[in-house]
Amino acid sequence: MVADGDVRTVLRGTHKTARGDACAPWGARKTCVWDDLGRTEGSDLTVKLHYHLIAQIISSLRDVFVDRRYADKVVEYAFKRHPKWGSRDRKLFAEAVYEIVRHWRWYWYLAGQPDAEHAQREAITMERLWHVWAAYWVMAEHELPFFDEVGAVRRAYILERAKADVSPALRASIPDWMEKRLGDELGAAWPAIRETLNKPADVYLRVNTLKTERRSLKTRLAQEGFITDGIKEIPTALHLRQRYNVFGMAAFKEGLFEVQDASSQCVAPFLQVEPGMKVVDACAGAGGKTLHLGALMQNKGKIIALDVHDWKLAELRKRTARAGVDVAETRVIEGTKTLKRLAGYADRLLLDVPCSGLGVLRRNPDAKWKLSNEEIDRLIIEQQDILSRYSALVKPGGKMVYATCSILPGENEQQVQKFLSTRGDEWTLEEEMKINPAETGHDGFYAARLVRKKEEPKAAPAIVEEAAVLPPVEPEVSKDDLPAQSD
Ligand SMILES: C[S@@+](CC[C@H](N)C(=O)[O-])C[C@H]1O[C@@H](n2cnc3c(N)ncnc32)[C@H](O)[C@@H]1O
Repeated sequence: MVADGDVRTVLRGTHKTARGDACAPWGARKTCVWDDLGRTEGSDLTVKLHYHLIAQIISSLRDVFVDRRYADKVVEYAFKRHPKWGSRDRKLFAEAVYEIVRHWRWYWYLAGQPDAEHAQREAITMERLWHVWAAYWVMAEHELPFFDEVGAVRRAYILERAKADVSPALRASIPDWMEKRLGDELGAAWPAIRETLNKPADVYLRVNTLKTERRSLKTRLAQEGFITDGIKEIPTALHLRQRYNVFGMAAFKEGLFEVQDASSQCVAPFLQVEPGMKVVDACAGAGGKTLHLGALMQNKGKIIALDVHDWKLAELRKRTARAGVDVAETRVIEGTKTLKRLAGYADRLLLDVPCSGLGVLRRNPDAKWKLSNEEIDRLIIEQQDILSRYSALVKPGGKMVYATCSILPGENEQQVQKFLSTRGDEWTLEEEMKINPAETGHDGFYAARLVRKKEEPKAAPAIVEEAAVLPPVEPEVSKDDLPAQSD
């Protein structure tokens, strides 16, 4: 008996080979036909395992591990290259690439290859990539197909290796340096977080409250066949029960929702914006949080979205147009002038700083193989620099949120404490939010809200004759430098 949803497959209508494997009955070496157990022949659940599909998986893995490309871009590229793939082929392809990237070190080991070589580009040959895929396929409880490239692979060998007693880092496919750093910084909390971060992420939608509300969107999506569930604690979030191509949905094109993890949806509300405020989103990127801020401000006030990359801000502009956010203006940061012009401008400042992304490894598993201790150290210096320099944008009495999608205390609370150790006379920590993926099932996030002290009321100057002849004090920022919207 096989439970519904069981991923095991058996071959049907095929020739058996001497190994007990099977190939296509028509003798074509390149295609094997598989059917889920318990499904009737010819049902729409039949999966065709085409040679070219697996060859594309191998080639895409090469792109990720040898050419160092991002896994999501590689998957996107393959989909564009094969427009005729049906949804089943796309699913099989994407699942294989992401699962192998996620568990790379483990499958590499199961394939009988030296652990020490898993991260060495020159050691990652096409032959070895086929064997890694074979290990993944066997562990997913599939029979190996009769392709020459995996002809030498023995199922029993892989299953036997899977029983070996290996280090937790190898078993969980975490690089040793990362295991040590996270273990040292998170202590007893790390093993549970490690386990959670190795699972595929669910898809969450953020309801665009400028255009609809949660109940209406849920009903609309259900009518179109997409079932969602509300998240009690997060009023804007809908959890998608199954993976769909959400970007193709009419409701998405109408700007009724954005795709945004439940944790990420907690950041903009944490900034406590109100309609009419002047807000700066200083590391706005493609604007996930800018859009949310615009909705919370009910499209009243002003948001200045900054980033060092104009191409990201171009994407933000497209998204604001779709979402109907009218209050956001983009500015690319070029030198120190952009910031100086905004000194003391903001009621609220969001610093969603560049970070290691260790809280979102479920979404970007390739970060495990691209990050390094040195890169994290460099990011920590950059984050402190942003926190210290950009805080000048907040007006006295205003607030800023420092946020990361990292779980490392060194990028989070320690950064805030370091900032306060030199700026504590001017800033106070109002609240911290730490989202632990193991406790919530959502991405790991950190946010701290700090308040800039109000200016002390100046003592009335003693009226003396000379005061009338003192020259006027030059303002640090001239009126021309002030942003247009401050008028
Ligand atoms: C975590 S991402 C922001 C994600 C974005 N807020 C969102 O919700 O979609 C960090 C962003 O900071 C930008 N960045 C990097 N260095 C920066 C700097 N010195 N000043 C401002 N932005 C910077 C990066 O280009 C990137 O888009």
